[in-house]
Amino acid sequence: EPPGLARLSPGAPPQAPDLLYADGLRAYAAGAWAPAVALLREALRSQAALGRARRDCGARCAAEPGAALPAVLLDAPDSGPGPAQGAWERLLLRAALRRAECLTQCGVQRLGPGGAARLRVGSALRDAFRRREPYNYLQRAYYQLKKLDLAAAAAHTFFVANPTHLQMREDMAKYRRMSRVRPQSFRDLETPPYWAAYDDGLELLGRQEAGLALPRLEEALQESLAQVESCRAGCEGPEEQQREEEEEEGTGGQGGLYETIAGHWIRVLQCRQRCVGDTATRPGRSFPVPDFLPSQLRRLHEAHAQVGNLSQAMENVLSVLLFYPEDEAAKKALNQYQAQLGEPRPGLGPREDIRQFILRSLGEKRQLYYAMEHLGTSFKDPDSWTPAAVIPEALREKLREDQEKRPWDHEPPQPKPLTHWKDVLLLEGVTLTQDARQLNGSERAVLDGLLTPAECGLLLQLAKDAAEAGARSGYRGRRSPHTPHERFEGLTVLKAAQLARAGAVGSQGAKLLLEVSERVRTLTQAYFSPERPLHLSFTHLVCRSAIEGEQEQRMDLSHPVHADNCVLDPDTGECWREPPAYTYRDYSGLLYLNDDFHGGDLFFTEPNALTVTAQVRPRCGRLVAFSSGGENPHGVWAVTRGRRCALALWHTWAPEHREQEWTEAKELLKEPEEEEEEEEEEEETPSRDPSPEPPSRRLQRVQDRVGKPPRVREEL
Ligand SMILES: O=C(O)CCC(=O)C(=O)O
Ligand SMILES: [Fe+3]
Repeated sequence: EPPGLARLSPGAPPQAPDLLYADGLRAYAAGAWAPAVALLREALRSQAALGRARRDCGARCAAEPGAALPAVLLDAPDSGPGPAQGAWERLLLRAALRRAECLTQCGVQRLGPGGAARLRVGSALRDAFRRREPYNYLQRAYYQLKKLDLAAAAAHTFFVANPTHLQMREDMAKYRRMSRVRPQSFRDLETPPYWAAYDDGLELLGRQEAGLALPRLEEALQESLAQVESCRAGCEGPEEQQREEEEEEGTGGQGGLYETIAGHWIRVLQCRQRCVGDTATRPGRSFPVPDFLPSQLRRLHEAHAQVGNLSQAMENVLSVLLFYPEDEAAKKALNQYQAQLGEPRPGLGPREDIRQFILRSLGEKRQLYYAMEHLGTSFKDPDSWTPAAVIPEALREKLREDQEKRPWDHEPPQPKPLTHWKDVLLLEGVTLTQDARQLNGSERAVLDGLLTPAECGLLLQLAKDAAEAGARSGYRGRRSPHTPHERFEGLTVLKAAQLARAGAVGSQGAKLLLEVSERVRTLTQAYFSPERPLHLSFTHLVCRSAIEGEQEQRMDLSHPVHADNCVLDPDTGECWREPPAYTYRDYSGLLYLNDDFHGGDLFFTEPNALTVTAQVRPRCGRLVAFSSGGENPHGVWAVTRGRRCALALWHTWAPEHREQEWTEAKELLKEPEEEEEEEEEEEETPSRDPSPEPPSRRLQRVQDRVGKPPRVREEL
C-alpha cells in the first residue's frame, strides 16, 4: 500500500494538510497516481476546512456574550470615567480567556481532537497552496489516470494563478488539442465566485443592460465583503502568530506581557487591513483592482439610477461619499437624485454594511497609526480614502515625503483595470506566453491560441486564392520590397472583400480576416491600453516566400530592423516620429498563421539595430503585440525555404486614422440575406458568388487539409 493512504480512512476528522500533501507528493513520485490524487485532494479539502472552521468559529465566538468584550471597554480609553483602575485589565483578560476557550472548543468540535492547532501549516506550504501548486501535480496525475476532464480543470485552475508558467502553458495547449477535452473542462476550481459576479456585472453594464447587471453587481459587492470577513478571521489564526515569531526571530522580540499583547494585536490589525487588497487581487495577479469597494458602489448607484431605483441609487452614492466625502461626481449625483426624488427622505442613509465596514476600518487605522507614532511599528495604509485627520500630524509630513520620494511604492506599476484581463487570459483559450520582462523590453507580449488550426488554414487558403487570382489577372507575386530573395504578397481587408464578392476567394476567409483583426484589436487594447480605445488603422495579410535557387549565401534579412511609427537612426539610437514613418501607429500586432518554413523568426533589438534582445518563432495563432515606437526596433530573419504568412496590423489611438477600408469591407461582406431584407425584391445574382458552399462544408475541407486535431499521446 502506498504511503499515507491510511490517513484517508472515511469519516475520520481531517488530517493536517502538510502531512497529506507530503504523502501525496511521495505517492506522485512513486507513480501511484490514484493515491496521489486522493491525498492531494484531501490536502486541499483539509486546508479549506481549516479556513472555514476558523471563520465560522471566529464569528460564533465573537457573538457569544461571555466572550465578547464588555461594552465599557469598547469606548475609547479617554471617553469619561471607565472602570476602576485594574478592573479593565481583569475584564479584558477574562473576556480574552473566555474567547480562547470558546475558539478551542469550537475548533475541536469542527476539526476533531487538537482543533485548528493540529492542522496548522507552515508558511512555505501556505504559500504553495496560495500559488495553487497542488493543482499542478493533480493535473498530471489525472492525466495519467486518463481523467482528461479533471486534468484540464486542474491545469486550468493552476494556470489561472500562474499565467506565465511555461510548462503549464504547453500542457494547456496540449489539452486544448485533445479532441476529448471539451471547452467546459477548462474551469476554475478555486477562484471565489464573487469574481464571476463582478465580471458578469461589468460585462452587462458594458452592454447597457443595467437591469440585468444589478443583481450580479450587488452579489459581487456582498460576496467581496464576505470574503473580506473570512480573510479577517484568518488573521486571528495561529498562522499570524507564527509569522510574527518568524519575523521576530533573531531580533530578540521578547517583550513583557503587554508588549507582547500589543505586538501581536498590531500584527492582527495589519493583517486585517491587508484583507481588502487580498480580496481585490485576482488570482495570478500582483496588484489589486484599485479602489475595489468604492468603485463597485459607484457602478451600483449609476446602475440603480439608470433603472429608476432612486432610493437605492441614493444609498449607494451616500456610501461612496463615506469613502470620499469630497467626490465631486458623487456629490453631483446625490443632488440630482435628491431633486428627482422630490421631498427629502429622512430614513435614507448610506448602506449599513458599508457604514460598519468604514467605521471598523477607521478604528483599526487609528490604532495602527498610534502604534506607528509611539511604538515605532510600521504600517503601510493600503487605502487612498483614509481621511487626513486619522493620520497623526507628526506622521503626515513624513508620509508625504516618502510618497514623493518613492512614487512607485504607492502607484503599482500596472494600475490597469484588471477586469479586462479576463478577456486577455481566458478568451477562448488565449494564453499569455511571454510578457515584457521575459521579452527583455517594456511594452511587448507574446500571446498564443488566437486561432485554431482550421482558422489558420482558412486564412492561408485565402492568401493563396488571392495570389492565384492576382496571377490570373497578369499580376505575378512581386519581389519583396525588402529583399530580392523573397516574393511578397500583401492582401488588405478591402481587397479580400472585393475578391470574395467577385467569387475569386471564399467569403468565409474574407470574413474571418475581418473578425480576427477585431479579435487582435480587442486583446491589444485590453492588454496595453485598457483606459483608452484603440482603433485599427491598417490591416493586411502578408506572405513572404523564399525564391528557390536564390538562397545560397544569403546575408540579408527578410525585413530589416525598423520601428513602426518612427524613423530609427541606429547610430544615435534615436527614433524620429515624423514622415515617412506612419507616426499615428501606436501598437503593432503580428498574428502568425504557420511555421512550415525555414528562417523567418521575428526579433527585437536594442536601438542600435544590432543587439538582439528577444526572438519569436512564428506559429499558427501566435500574436506578437508591442508598442510601435523606438522602444521596439524589430526585424525578420531571412525566409530561406517555404512561405511565411502573417496578419500584420497596427492600432491607433487617433480615431481620425481609423481604417476606412475595414468598414467598407464589412459592408461588402454583409450576408446576402441581410441585404435581401433591405432590398426586399432584389433577385439573387449568381455571378456574385458562383458556387456558394455551405460554410460548414468549406470549413470541413480546410480541416481535412490541416488534419484533425492530433489525438495527443504525447507525454505531458
Ligand atoms: O512579419 C513580421 O514578423 C514583422 C513585419 C513587420 O515588422 C512590419 O511589417 O512592420
Ligand atoms: Fe514592423
